[in-house]
Amino acid sequence: FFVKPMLSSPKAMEDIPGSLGWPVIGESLSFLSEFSSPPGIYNFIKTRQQKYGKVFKSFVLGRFTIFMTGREAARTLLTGKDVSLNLFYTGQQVLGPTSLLQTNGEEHKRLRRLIGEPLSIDGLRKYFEFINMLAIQTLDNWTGRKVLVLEEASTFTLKVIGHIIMSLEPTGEEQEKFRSNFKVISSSFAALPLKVPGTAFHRGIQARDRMYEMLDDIIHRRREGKDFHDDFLESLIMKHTKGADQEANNEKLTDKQMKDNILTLLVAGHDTTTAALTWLMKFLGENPYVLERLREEHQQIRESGKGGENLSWSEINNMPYTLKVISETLRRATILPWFSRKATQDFEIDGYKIEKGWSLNLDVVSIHNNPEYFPQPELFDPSRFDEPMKPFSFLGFGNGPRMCPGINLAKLEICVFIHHVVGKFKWTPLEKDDSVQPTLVRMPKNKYPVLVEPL
Ligand code: HEM
Repeated sequence: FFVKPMLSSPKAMEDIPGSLGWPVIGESLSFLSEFSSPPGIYNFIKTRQQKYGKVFKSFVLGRFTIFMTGREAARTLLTGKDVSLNLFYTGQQVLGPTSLLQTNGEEHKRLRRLIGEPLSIDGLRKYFEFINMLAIQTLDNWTGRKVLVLEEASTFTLKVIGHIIMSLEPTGEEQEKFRSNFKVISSSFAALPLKVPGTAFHRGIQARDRMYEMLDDIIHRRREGKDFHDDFLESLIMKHTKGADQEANNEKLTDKQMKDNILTLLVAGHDTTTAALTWLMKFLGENPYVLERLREEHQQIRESGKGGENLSWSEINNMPYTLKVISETLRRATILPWFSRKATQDFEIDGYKIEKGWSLNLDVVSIHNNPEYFPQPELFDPSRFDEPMKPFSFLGFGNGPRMCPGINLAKLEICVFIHHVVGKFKWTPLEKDDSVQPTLVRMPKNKYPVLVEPL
């Protein structure tokens, strides 16, 4: 992990400013310690940007990496043809070679088309009632309790995605199996990549295999006609079960491809939405004026008779201020602090020559905190989204061909959940701690504990 990349010479990077740090570990230690500080890797990056400029090199987490920032770099890295996604080693191993995150070009487009329809606004409509009912049920037992918002958000978002993908019941043995395997898989991403029994990474691979067995079983039952549900998995099975036509069969996904991509959706969609919901509640708790405005929007929906328990699908498209609160949350929290790419061709950026094969990190935190794009960036101010943003300045859901395909689902889950939270409760944080978890997706380390009271 650390030694292999050190064997390749960084000589070609000589013209790029920056330091590669200590032998073998490079700058990994200061990167990791900043990673879990409240501003995240922002401090690591800011001190180096002040010293070296917008483009600098480093050696972190086993890779020679070029860090870059700014709207132009974002445009080049997110929409250019000269890069591919650079998934870290543990992610590659757990998600499998046919995951959307490991494919490029035409194959990537094909997989995107496949998930595009079920995750579109129209495709999600049939899940609305379930999501609304689940949000109401989840919040029902919040009254008067001490709640870890992150835990509650995690349970909610996992049940939603389990239902959309394979109609999992929100309670019961199968849900429990699904949840416990998923938790182990999820924590293996940030583990050391040692595939030795007893390590978190090894446990993650085993949990992945158990999850695939569970999927195999469901797929088998569906193909036998023993079970039918109108969900994401069913649409895949219908389109991709092989028949007599050999040519058509070549176009179809194998079961392995289906499973790799179902797991990809689970992994990409769960922690991100959980983190977004948690940060959103934290920022609302710290900004009473914003919370009041948000309440007014949801109160109006309630007064129209189409809110509360009767929340209707049409009202989801009638929450303009809520959408701005979501965007501002994603800007302030920058849940995915950098986007990793690999150069597939030689090209130039900000006057520096980038060579094929180099790892490139787009630093999104600096873009989201640039006062040129976001005046007084430290303020939580959803009204800054009243005006259209400059292209490539807001990257909460990314941009270009790899822009988040789960954007509609994430917004739907958050809008529904927040509608019920702000209409029913007030909450008080039980401790003041701004540390973040040292995981790829930024989340409050203390899980945001609050005392919930009825309004
Ligand atoms: C608030 C919640 C979410 C946030 C903030 C978020 C953010 C992002 C961002 C920034 C990217 C682009 C990363 C890059 O360019 O390197 C991305 C990609 C992706 N997201 Fe999301 N996401 C969220 C929810 C979801 C959900 C609910 C799903 C699926 C159910 C999902 C599935 C994916 C997938 C599969 C990709 C990879 C796309 C590709 O490589 O073509 N995300 N997400």
